[in-house]
Amino acid sequence: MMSAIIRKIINTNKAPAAIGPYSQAVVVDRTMYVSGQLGMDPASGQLVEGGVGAQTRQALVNMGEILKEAGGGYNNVVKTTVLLADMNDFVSVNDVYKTFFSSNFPARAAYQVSALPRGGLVEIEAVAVLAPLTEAS
Ligand SMILES: CC(=[NH2+])C(=O)[O-]
Repeated sequence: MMSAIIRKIINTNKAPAAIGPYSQAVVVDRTMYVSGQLGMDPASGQLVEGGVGAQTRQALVNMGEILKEAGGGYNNVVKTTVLLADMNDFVSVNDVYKTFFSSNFPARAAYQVSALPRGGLVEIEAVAVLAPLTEAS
């Protein structure tokens, strides 16, 4: 009989509620899968004003709140996926992204997609490891 692995559903009102049948994040053992975050204000559920830069910031702030709810932070993130409505926003998104991830950058993939929910300009998902991470020498 295999031993069970703990799965924990993460939910915080400091990040936007799910707008579909998904969880804000799921933790399996010490690996955390954070759902794609849009630049939505948690209180209103509406996209923030200010374009792709403001939406990127809000998406990453939302991600931070979800990480915090699970006892983690941006430094626990090991992989992100960036979904863009327009690849011409790549530089603008990077300019904001690097204010949240400034070193030991997570692995990342970036895609242009035909559309994002609620007409969003950017959506960012993440995988994190909820353990102290030390850098290989
Ligand atoms: C918005 C989002 N993360 C989803 O899965 O629909």
